[in-house]
Amino acid sequence: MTSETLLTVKNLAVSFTTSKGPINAVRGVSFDLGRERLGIVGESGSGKSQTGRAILGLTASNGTITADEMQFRDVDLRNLSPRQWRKVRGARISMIMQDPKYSLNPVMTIGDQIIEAYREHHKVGTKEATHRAIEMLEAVKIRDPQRVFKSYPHEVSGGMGQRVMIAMMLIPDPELLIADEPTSALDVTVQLQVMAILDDLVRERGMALIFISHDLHLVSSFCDRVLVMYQGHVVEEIRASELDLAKHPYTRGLLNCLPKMDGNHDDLPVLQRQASWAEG
Ligand SMILES: Nc1ncnc2c1ncn2[C@@H]1O[C@H](COP(=O)(O)OP(=O)(O)OP(=O)(O)O)[C@@H](O)[C@H]1O
Repeated sequence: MTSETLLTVKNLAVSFTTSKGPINAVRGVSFDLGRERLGIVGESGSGKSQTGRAILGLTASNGTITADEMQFRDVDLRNLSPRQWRKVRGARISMIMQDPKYSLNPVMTIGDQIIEAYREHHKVGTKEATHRAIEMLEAVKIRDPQRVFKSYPHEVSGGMGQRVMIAMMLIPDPELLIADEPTSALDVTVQLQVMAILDDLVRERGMALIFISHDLHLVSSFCDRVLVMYQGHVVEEIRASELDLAKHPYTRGLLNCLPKMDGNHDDLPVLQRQASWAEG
């Protein structure tokens, strides 16, 4: 980790009340984050998204968050008022979700949405905001930014839509970006293009990134460090460059699930649900 710590999370737990009883989605997650790229991997339901959402105060209303510490720079993220959240969310911490279809407003042009995202946190006129929005569309390598600026979301492809989302989330210049499966709705070639753009922008701007994915291979190629989650716990924390040294059987299982040259891959192993490290 770099010397400057942006975010400290200690003993984070997220549980939901449901008609079938409580669901403990996140159980005692702790980590520090500097200006670096941190991956969170694990199978579906392991608590990755709920960890990211808790940091942004986006837990559903049937959920309860507890943490010994959740400190983002000068801000204690526990118990912020809606007004205080507005100063953090979008402006200082942004989140890119899986599918732009659900994040972009279908009845507003792309340009207007980017301008709105910018002006929410910067008091500038339309001309300046338009200029910044076009610049941002160029930064996400959209070839014809003027045309895309005037388009509606349904008029652009999935990959283009996700670049627009990146432009929208980065235009306020947040210090931390949480990307939750940002490319999983895209096909593989477009996925890599979008990840490369995201990676460049995060580096150029010196931002911290939390990249959430079930794909250990993708995560380790774009991140410095990886947290492996299983049943709400972090079962292993490892530098991406040292993944081969991973000790935990679940991480080893995820590694063995990488596609092989012959096109085959092992099935995701199912661990003993009562394994001692997954209790709690
Ligand atoms: N509002 C909710 N009410 C009840 N349970 C919920 C709610 N939101 C999430 N959960 C549960 O919390 C657990 C963790 O969910 P989470 O979305 O963090 O998993 P994930 O690791 O991100 O998986 P995926 O890759 O499928 O998104 C799951 O069992 C999920 O069903």
